[in-house]
Amino acid sequence: MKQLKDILYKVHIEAVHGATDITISKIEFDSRKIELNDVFVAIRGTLSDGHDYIEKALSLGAVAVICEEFPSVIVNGVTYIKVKDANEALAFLAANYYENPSENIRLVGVTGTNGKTTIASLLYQLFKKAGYKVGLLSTVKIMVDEQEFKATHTTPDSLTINKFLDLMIQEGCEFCFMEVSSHGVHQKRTEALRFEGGVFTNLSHDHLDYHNTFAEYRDVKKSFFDNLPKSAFAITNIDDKNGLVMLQNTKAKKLTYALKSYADYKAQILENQLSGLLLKINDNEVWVKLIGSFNAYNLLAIYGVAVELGIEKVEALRLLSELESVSGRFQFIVSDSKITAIVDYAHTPDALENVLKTIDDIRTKNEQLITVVGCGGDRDKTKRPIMAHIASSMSDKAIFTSDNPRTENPETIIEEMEKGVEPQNFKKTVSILDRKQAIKTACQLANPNDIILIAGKGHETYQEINGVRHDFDDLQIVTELLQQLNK
Ligand SMILES: CC(=O)N[C@H]1[C@@H](OP(=O)(O)OP(=O)(O)OC[C@H]2O[C@@H](n3ccc(=O)[nH]c3=O)[C@H](O)[C@@H]2O)O[C@H](CO)[C@@H](O)[C@@H]1O[C@H](C)C(=O)N[C@@H](C)C(=O)N[C@H](CCC(=O)O)C(=O)O
Ligand SMILES: Nc1ncnc2c1ncn2[C@@H]1O[C@H](COP(=O)(O)OP(=O)(O)OP(=O)(O)O)[C@@H](O)[C@H]1O
Ligand SMILES: N[C@H](CCC[C@H](N)C(=O)O)C(=O)O
Ligand SMILES: [Mg+2]
Repeated sequence: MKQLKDILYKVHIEAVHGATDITISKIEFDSRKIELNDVFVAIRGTLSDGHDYIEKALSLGAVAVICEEFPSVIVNGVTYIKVKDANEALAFLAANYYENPSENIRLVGVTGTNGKTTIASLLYQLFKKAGYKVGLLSTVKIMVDEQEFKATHTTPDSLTINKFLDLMIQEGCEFCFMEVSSHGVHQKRTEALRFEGGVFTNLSHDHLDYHNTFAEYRDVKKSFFDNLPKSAFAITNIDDKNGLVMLQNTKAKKLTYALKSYADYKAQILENQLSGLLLKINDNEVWVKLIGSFNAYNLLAIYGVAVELGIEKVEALRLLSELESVSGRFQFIVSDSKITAIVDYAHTPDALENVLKTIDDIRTKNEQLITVVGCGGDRDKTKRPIMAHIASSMSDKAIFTSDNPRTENPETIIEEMEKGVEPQNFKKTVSILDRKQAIKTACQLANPNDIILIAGKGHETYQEINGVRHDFDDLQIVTELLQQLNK
């Protein structure tokens, strides 16, 4: 049994009311989960304020409250601790509670707008193939070596992170690869973790609904590198214009990777086909099964991390050539009549442009390229017209449809997308609200050898409408439809 004082190490305490040598059971930041003898951390959120739930937490048995402001009614026998930043406090409380698991596992964080899931998941795959027990915290799933858990976030809350790191250590994992989202950094979810390495992929337009400006979004990402210790390594993509900015103030060992500039880890694309990429990495040629120049960046980052973590260079290249693509990232099927349907998680302008460019590079141009795309509700609205512009200008036909409308009216989202279409592209576009109908239309329009891109949802197996997640799987649906239509 732990005492409250045991988990306060490094918590920036401003004032204490009550005893700290009390026995506690567990930590919760959601009053609804409080049980007898728990510690309740009151967090000011984006929708509500945890301070409003202190009474509720006490009624359910909380014995201690961590808060940014003492409540007006102080209950006898309860310990109140005032902190400056409750999110930060939660991160330290969680790490202390699980006895700082990040110090006992070799933890690498991947941040940037696109490529986090790809890099983290492929690092997991690579180190598994190298014979290690490995952990993974990603958008798609959480892995504790072979055990799979459902992921709800790209970067989970600090309690969940530390709980899984602890489990990974119990299961003998030596490495853990995790995605570090800008929300995660901003909400201090990764604050109390000790990273051995950090990777920066790229920075482009996303989440400008949450972060007020692009500069704020960039600086949040940068703060992840600012906080790395001297013993860590930080590897950055210097072909991205913010690549070097990320490392400006880090104490970690600075490393670079690039396709276009001089760098510690440098690659050249020798061939780019639907069957894979032929890369020259630091003077060695290697065939990989992944497609598209953006994946050359991802693979180079993976190679750099593998080498920095001690995998011999030749072995790292051999393992690189064995990696299989990540679910929902450029996954494709070829139908009986040779129609290629590609499902990709591209949900930002930059990712969509990259995927379309990749398809354009590998196609012969005799086929039509039909793109089905939507934009998520309750997310950055400014990306909607831009994505529609990209889809309509880079495809032969573009079908706009719904992608997780959440609490928004899907028709309005599509109308906002349509505003980005230039007049000369009007005739190439059509809007079909129902995603299944949109995919069906794409299949009907497709002739043998044509390419259908279904963008935005990748691995997701649901369509979220008004808080309810309905079963929906792009890859399964397009496969079935092409079969039904005898295509
Ligand atoms: C906008 C956002 O990031 N919200 C996250 C945030 O919630 P919040 O602060 O807004 O919570 P809130 O609802 O305002 O409540 C405030 C506090 O009151 C508490 N509360 C609330 C009600 C109650 O009855 N009792 C109670 O105690 C809540 O538990 C919370 O502690 O903190 C919660 C706990 O960590 C997260 O689950 C939640 O993620 C929401 C669900 C979410 O959708 N987040 C997305 C945007 C996100 O984080 N995405 C990134 C990836 C983005 C990307 O790069 O693509 C991610 O890392 O997943
Ligand atoms: N290095 C890259 N540069 C640009 N685009 C990329 C890169 N890697 C992947 N993409 C594109 O972005 C999409 C999302 O990739 P991935 O899931 O790896 O990114 P992510 O950073 O994890 O995204 P999220 O923030 O949603 O978790 C892919 O489906 C692909 O289209
Ligand atoms: N991590 C991203 C995923 C977006 C995926 C897209 N399908 C959507 O729902 O907008 C987000 O939550 O913004
Ligand atoms: Mg991800």
